[in-house]
Amino acid sequence: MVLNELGARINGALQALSKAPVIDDKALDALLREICGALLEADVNVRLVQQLRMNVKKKVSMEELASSTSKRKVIQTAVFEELCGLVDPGVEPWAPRKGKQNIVMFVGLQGSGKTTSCTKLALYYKRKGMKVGLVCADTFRAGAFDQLKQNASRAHIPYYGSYTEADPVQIAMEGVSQFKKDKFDLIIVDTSGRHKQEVELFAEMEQIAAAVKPDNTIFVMDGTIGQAADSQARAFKESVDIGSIIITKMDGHAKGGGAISAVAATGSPIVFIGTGEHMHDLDKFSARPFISKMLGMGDITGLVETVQDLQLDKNEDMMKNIAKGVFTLKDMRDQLQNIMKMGPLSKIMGMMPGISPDMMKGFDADESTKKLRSYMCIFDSMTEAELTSDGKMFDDEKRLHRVAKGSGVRVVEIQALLHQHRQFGQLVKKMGGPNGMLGKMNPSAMQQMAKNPGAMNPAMLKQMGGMGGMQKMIQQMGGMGGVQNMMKQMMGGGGMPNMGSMQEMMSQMMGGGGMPGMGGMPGMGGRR
Ligand SMILES: Nc1nc2c(ncn2[C@@H]2O[C@H](COP(=O)(O)OP(=O)(O)OP(=O)(O)O)[C@@H](O)[C@H]2O)c(=O)[nH]1
Repeated sequence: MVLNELGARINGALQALSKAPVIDDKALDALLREICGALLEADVNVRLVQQLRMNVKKKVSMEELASSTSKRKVIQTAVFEELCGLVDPGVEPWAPRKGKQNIVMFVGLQGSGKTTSCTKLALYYKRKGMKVGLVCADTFRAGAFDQLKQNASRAHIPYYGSYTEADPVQIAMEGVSQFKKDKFDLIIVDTSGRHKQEVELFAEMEQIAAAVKPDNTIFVMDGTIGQAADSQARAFKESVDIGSIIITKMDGHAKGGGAISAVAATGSPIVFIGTGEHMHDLDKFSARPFISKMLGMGDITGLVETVQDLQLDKNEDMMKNIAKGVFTLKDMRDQLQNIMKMGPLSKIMGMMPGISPDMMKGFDADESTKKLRSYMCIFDSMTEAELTSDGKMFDDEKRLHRVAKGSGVRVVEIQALLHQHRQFGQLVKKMGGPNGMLGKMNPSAMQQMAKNPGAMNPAMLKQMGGMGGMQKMIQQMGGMGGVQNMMKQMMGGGGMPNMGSMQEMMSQMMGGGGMPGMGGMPGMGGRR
């Protein structure tokens, strides 16, 4: 069973419990039977599943629960905690530190996705402002250097490798010392793989590790290998000092349960999961958000981090404009650019509470991304005066035709953009200005929120009110007519008639405080 289905099944079992007329041992057993069956079908290790069943039963004693206590809530919380325990070895994962030269070495079997993950990780930290270099010490597989070179060039990441040197240890040493000399913050060393766990592979790994002295060794494991993951992870762990794990190929159809639970049993934390072949398909892994997302409850931590990465505090002009109730075409462009920087739309939607992967079916993220790109071409063909205007200038058809020619799109598409801008603008006018919701907010408080969205986290989480709050939110989302509809409203194709519900949802998420950092997104701002 793939993870999306696993989440839906566990969620279904928990929902069924909420509707059960009596909560007794029989109801608890039925719930556990359903959950454990689903976990086993997803390849989670049998031993761990048994442990989970025992732990929940230990935590939930019907006799001890006072009749006034919400038994449902206790059971749901116990299940949630145990699911988190399955994927959390309780070890703080290593992360590169700025101001220090960090060396990371990748190890794993051939084809596990090592080389691809090296570039993904490099890009991840490059986006965080680090100077990152890649070293290809894989001399075993012909074409490995070309692959890394191609990936790195596409991501504009400096790389080091050799077509002539056959000794991987020599290449690793040279590459690392070159990047060290050039003051790189993070140096990632890719090593060779083999088809199976072989003595030569482990010997080579040890030699490279001894030569470059990595601060962290990342073990890359294919998420589709099922129950075999347990022994593979243990074998690597015994040979090299595995600091962290990346599980790849956790795209929609991977079972993944085997890899995820097995590595947790070895005691090293999973730090990222690969969710596709593209460079951005790398998700930071944390136990609680992962389980929460799997159960269709969103990933608030991930969303907040993604928003933080946008450094919205550098967008002061737009925030000031919005507070005044002004919304120029340039503001719209900056806003859409922010959305694009957050990564694929499907990923962002997946982080939102209440949007389960199931609900994403049918939503064409590629189509929406294409539309955003064509919008960017249109903006690029506008003059500064046009960009900083409210769009009325385009009543002049000559301008419309000029921009259409320059951007290579049809006039109707520009008209659609302008229509959407007008609708955004009306919303901003309503929300901003001295009497609007945002106008009443202290501008410095707004800036503060944008600078430090994470600061809202505890209050926000408290406001979510645990599972009950989550469920309410999910119901609210359900009333929005599905993701497809919502995205249509957000990205055009009918304007944004229903942003009220989106606002309401955000408001509920943030406890009436709005989504920090999203304050710039018309219709997403909070109420005060
Ligand atoms: N769907 C999917 N494919 C992935 C993911 N990560 C890697 N791949 C694909 O898996 C295949 C193997 O990936 P590589 O990065 O070449 O594997 P490797 O471990 O470096 O292989 P060696 O260099 O031979 O040791 C490639 O086709 C990748 O595109 C992922 O997260 N999802």
